Amino acid sequence: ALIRRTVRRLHRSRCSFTFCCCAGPAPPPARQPRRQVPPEERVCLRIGNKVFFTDETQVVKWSDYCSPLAYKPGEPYKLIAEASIDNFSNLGIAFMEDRLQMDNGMVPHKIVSVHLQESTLKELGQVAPSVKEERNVSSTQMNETTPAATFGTTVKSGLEIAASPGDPESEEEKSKLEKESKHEDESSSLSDKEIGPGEHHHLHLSSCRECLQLENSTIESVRFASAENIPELSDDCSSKLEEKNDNYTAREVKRINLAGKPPNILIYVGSEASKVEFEQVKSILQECIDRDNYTIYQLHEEQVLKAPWIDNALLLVIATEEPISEENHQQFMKFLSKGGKILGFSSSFTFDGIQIKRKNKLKKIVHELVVSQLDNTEIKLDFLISGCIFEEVMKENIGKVKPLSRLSNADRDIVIVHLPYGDSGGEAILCQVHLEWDINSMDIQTKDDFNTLKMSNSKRYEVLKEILTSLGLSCELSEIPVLTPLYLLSSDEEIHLAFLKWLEQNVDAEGLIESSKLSLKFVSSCESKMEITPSLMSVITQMGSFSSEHFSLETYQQNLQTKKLGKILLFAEVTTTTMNLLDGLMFKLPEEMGLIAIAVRQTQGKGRGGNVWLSPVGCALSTLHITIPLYSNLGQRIPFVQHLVSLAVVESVRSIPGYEDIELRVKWPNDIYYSDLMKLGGVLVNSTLIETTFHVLIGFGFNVNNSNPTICINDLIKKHNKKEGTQLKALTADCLIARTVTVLERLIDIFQEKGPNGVLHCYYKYWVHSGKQVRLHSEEGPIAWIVGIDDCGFLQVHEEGKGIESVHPDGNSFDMVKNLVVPKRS
Ligand SMILES: O=C(O)CCCC[C@@H]1SC[C@@H]2NC(=O)N[C@@H]21
Repeated sequence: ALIRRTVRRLHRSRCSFTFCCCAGPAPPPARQPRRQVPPEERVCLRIGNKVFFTDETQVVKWSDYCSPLAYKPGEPYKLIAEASIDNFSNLGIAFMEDRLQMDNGMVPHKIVSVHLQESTLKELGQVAPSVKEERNVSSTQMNETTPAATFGTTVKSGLEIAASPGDPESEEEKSKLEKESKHEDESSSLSDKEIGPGEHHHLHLSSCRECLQLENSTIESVRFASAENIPELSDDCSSKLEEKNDNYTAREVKRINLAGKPPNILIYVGSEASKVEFEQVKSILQECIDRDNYTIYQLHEEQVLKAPWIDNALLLVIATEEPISEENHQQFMKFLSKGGKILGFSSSFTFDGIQIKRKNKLKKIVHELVVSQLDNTEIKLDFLISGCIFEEVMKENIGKVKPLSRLSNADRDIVIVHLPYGDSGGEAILCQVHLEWDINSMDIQTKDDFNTLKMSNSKRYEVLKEILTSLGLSCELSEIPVLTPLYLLSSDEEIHLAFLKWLEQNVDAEGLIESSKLSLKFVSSCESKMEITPSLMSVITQMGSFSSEHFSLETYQQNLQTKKLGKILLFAEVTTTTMNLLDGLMFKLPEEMGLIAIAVRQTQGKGRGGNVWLSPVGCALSTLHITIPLYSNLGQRIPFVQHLVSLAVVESVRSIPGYEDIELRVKWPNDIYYSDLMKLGGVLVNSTLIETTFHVLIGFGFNVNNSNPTICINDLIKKHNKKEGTQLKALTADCLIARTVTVLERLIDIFQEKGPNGVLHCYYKYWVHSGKQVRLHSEEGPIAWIVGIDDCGFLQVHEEGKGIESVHPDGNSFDMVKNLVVPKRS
């Protein structure tokens, strides 16, 4: 696991390395490793003749490298500290390698660089006198353990200025720092400029806007500080660094990425632009790029000519149909000549061998276009274009201009071009396709247009990623999120207490319930050192301490109206898969305590047939445990469970007053569809028969609030509101999971009482197959009509002259797109 993690961390360093055993480097100053690891157990990473230590036991104590200034108890525990650039890098490296610990044993999960102003520090002293004490103590410690921080490498000046007034050295530092801070303001931090003087927060912690922006750049600087210890910077980059003005601070140098520029992306949305336009373009970019690697800022009109953004940005996105002024055009060209990259969205910005031609009749119509990719393959998609196209002009430059996409019309109009510029690697990709538009906010005239655009949505992302990648940006998936502890939550206090009582009798001395897939360790509250791995997870049993941005227990409780199902809940912000969480409990827990696992994100989501189930925020992710007696209507027809669950998901929405016409449907055997067009959810059922009882784990996942890259329930609600003039509210995963479980319990009860006929009329009402034809066996096979579901839950088809037969519900044998089915072999 250590090697895998290390490889993942180094993935971007683009260098080869070997793992080896070695004696390892000397331990960090003034701290011994907690446990002396025998040399043969130490894992090292060797690149050329450099050896890097990756042993997890080399714990770095936080206070060895910085002096704490202030802290905020509670959850999350927050601490502000001061460190030199070098020590900040050391902290960063230890943090990235999971070796950093606070003195009390807590493990930090986020480091954010903050600007503290003099006034802030004063206030801090007034509101928290203890802070000063802590600072003095820690500063002493710091002096003992690390050489005095040299001035030029201080991370944040504001703290240092207030440190010891009157001290001549400090005074000198203060004036230098003031200069430095001024320079920093001018040269690097666009975010500072965006914040007006009155808007500064007292403590810039991770909840404030500035810090959120800074956070990205800090993660970035930490990443590069960490990577910097491993590969040598390429020649290209170092030569660029040398060229840089001497005034460049060490902090900026650390932020230089391998392309030689700070990882900033600027978006210019014109002079009249509103924040909304900027946010829209920013949001689509963030969904495509590796967001931990880049910081996105708005380039305001007044900054185009003044701010020194040209040296501080990797990519400029021009997303305005406004004409570009001559001065701005020159400035953009200067950026290109210095190796900058430009991405144009429906903008009049062009240069050299290309010009814009207006074709108004193309506007507001969905067009098919063909996009050439780097590997010479083509993607066809349907999208809106701006009403302009590109034309090649200067013959001598024609070789340089590369059309990347043309419309599939008679003129084969060019709508995306690639243009290189200068000798420093400058280049632009200019698009007249509205790849940056959010489908939900588009003025779409017809249902067909909505459907066509939504069906092309994932291809739009593919094309955008392709464009961004060819401009040198990383669009790889962000790092896998860290697993979080589980929370034990219940539908009410009484059942919670009953569960805790049961738990007392069923855990071992360590609070463990073991199982082959995953052992659960029950703890009453959040502890500093909780073990969370794919095979061992801590479960916090105190409901009072629970809160989540994405899940409201109250909403869940209000919408859960069941006798048994879903009463005891294991909740995780991030887990591997909810399919494993109930493993240790499901066979032991009394039946009335119905178990359910819910997650906000999964790192190893499972789909049918061994597929991966992508599990981003916004997708409802859940696994429910039910028991079914073998000798019962459903026990004798267990494949029906999946149909009942798909139906329950659809009903959970369409049974809400006002939401009856939301186009959500079931597709046999276990998919949830938008109309008969796009899948937005699925069901995965695992059953185990123990004596005469089926223990069934039902995994269901459906898109509730994740519009991209495909479609979600809230898109359908917005579309409905637009068309019908209604104001139906967006729905949430917590509400819909609880409603699904409630509906399912009712459907099971009906099925147990009346058999398939009790529920089939409802299934048929919502299914996508009414009156549909399919081909049997192969694409050339005989045509048959879908007629219904048989008594066991299999699809029934009617073939001309042959009568009715049943077909397999398993695997991918029923391909809706091709309309293929495979007859059941009995
Ligand atoms: O392939 C399918 O259509 C079934 C997908 C089922 C996904 C859900 S999400 C919650 C639960 N946890 C998983 O890992 N898979 C299921």
